[in-house]
Amino acid sequence: MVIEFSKYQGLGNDFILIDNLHSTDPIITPQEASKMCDRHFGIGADGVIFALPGKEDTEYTMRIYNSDGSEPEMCGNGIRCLAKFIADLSGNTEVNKSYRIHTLAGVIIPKLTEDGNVRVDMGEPQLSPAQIPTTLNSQGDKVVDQSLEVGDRTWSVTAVSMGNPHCITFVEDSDRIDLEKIGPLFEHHSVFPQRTNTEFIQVVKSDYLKMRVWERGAGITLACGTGACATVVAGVLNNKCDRSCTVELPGGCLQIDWSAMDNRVYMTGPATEVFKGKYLTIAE
Ligand SMILES: N[C@@H](CCC[C@H](N)C(=O)O)C(=O)O
Repeated sequence: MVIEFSKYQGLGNDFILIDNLHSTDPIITPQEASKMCDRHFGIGADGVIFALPGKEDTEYTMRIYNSDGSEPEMCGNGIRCLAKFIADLSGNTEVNKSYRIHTLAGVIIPKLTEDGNVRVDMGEPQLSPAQIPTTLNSQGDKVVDQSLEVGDRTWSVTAVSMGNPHCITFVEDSDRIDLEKIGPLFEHHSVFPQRTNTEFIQVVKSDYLKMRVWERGAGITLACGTGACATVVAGVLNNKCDRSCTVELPGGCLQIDWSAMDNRVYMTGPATEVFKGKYLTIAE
């Protein structure tokens, strides 16, 4: 089978985008997606994103597989890439055009802005342990500044869901964290029954944070949009940052605003097409 795809990236978090508008199910399996993501034997990407027909009152549905084949509920950088992809597919690149997109995390609304970026209404953060999900502080209403033993030390963590789970730790110097070693231990910790994404944050100023991420199902990536949103929520809950922050990631910066008016998180950043291609799947 030959699969036509487009490769996009948002701050170096890269995705294979597939036009799946003729079918309500992804045209490839999680195992095939994982092979396509392989950086040596495949196209190379952090995930595969499918543009499917809309459901209920939405125009499109987004499904995504991580590079390990698991299916997350949402992807912030990915939905900006999807917005550019569907604008290109439909030939409608009108500025201020927004799309209602059905995801496993609810309806998400990206909008193309005048400067070529995409601003996304990411919805409301979920804070209860059951929603994240985590067994940390399972009797309480939030998981803020909780002790968690990982590896050979105790960390102070805050857990936030942006549809997908995030475990955030504020540190003095984010560059000194051995992500390769500690990331998988957080991801697979028994207190996170659905695994977790893990962010290490250095507060540079109250409106400027530096972040490094270990993603569930993808490992170290250059950026994570839902992670940046969860980080600003965690920063506000810990009195460490303002509601509007620039979050610097290894791949570049995102602007995140957690609105006090409607409790929704807004993320603004770039998304760019890299190349198009045809991928040949070989039956085994
Ligand atoms: N890179 C993404 C998040 C992708 C999903 C994540 N790996 C998970 O399993 O939750 C983003 O930009 O949000």
